[in-house]
Amino acid sequence: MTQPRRRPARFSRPRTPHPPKPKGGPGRPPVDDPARQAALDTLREVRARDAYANLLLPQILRERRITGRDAALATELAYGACRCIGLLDQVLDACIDRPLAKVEPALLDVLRLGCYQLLRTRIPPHAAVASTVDLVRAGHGSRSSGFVNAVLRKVSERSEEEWLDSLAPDPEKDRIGNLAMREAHPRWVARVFADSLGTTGDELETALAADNERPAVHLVARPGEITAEELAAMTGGEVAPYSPYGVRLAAGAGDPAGLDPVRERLASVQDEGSQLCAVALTRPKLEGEDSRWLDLCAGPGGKSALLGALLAIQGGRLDAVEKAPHRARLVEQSTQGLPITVHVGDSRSPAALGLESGTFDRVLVDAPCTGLGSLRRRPESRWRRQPSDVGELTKLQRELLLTAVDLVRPGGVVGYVVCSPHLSETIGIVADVVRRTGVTALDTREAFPDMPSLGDGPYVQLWPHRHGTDAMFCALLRK
Ligand SMILES: C[S@@+](CC[C@H](N)C(=O)[O-])C[C@H]1O[C@@H](n2cnc3c(N)ncnc32)[C@H](O)[C@@H]1O
Repeated sequence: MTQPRRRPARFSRPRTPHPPKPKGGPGRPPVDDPARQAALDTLREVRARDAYANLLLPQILRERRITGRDAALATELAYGACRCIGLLDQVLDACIDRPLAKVEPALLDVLRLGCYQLLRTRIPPHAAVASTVDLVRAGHGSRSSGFVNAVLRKVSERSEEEWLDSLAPDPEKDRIGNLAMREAHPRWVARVFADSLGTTGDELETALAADNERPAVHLVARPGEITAEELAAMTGGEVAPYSPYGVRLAAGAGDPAGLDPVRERLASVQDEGSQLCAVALTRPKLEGEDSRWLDLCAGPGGKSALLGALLAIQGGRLDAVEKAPHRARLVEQSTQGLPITVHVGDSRSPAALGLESGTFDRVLVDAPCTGLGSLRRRPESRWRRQPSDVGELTKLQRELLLTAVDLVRPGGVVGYVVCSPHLSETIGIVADVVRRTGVTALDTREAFPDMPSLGDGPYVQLWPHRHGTDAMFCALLRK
């Protein structure tokens, strides 16, 4: 069977602000298939209300008391389908004789869920189709269930590989487009990865594939309270390979918020890459004073807490600035008992916050960014971000870094961090600020001792497929 190639379908936006809810409502899922219903409700909220799947699904599972195999299935289906939305839509587009934008959004959610089961799980095709059709019949009636049945049967006529062979761009002509579709990424994101890695070869494929793996949860042991070894013993995790304070839990190890050391504030959840970037700021040697540190983008407080704990040991104080009041409150909560002053306001107007030029020994700018470095943790985010987001973010990033250079004292150190490999957000910003201000770019690799595969420097780009961390970028500059 040959299918005509169709224009790629986009991540569909809601046509109606309040799509019909399945019968039973979110609090009362059908008793016979709680896992698929939970996955479907997650897909609907992600589409219709811009919900974050990784926050919503655990809440649904808790509220409905879904545990064990059902919880595992719901997680696999919800996160898996969210990661692949663009790929699923291209396959569905080839199976439906009207544009996807004309399909009722609630039915499109069901089709995505069914299509995902057919293409990317070991669920037998007849079970995948029948269980999905049952969900529609319960919520939408028999006409809709007939439509879903017909479309999914068409999907089931080919394997994922066969669909990809038919729909993905020719790899000889467009290798990036081909890999992007095979690894379920928008093409522009695959291009960003290729530009940063400097290759469209095998490593690009590995990097994209790593975003589809379920990541391990990383904990940070609070310095001065508990060691990484003690934390690993208490949690059953493993001491992290690179961060002196890190512990890695197995992927899917359950909710870390319930662990005793986390509840007792001896540890918190923090990607090992984030830990390393915060610690990197503290590594270059300074002449003279080293007691006034500043975090210009503090919310929700992960790096402030680590820096504050280190200052509590060596003596000193951290000023932490956060623009969003609710995130500033999170900083206060996560840094209780540490020598930290939290300021609510815009870091680009430091005088209004009482922060004086040239007075800080070390300044961190952990800037807002596209987050393309943590796609593995946020299943749907790769389809939500747009290339047009980058321009506004880079303007803000440049302004924040220029402010940091102004606030640090001569001889002091600035750390610029983003969770992204996008060259415009990383070396593009740093090169521009170095040129404008005359600060010195330090060999940032020296602040990441014993880490392999850090490239030619001077800056550091971490990668999930190389280091098991988020794709954090870090540049250290001396004034
Ligand atoms: C990447 S997050 C920082 C993460 C944080 N450092 C941590 O480790 O938990 C960026 C933060 O900067 C804040 N932000 C954005 N623009 C800002 C500005 N002009 N001034 C201060 N904070 C800002 C955002 O609200 C967001 O909380």
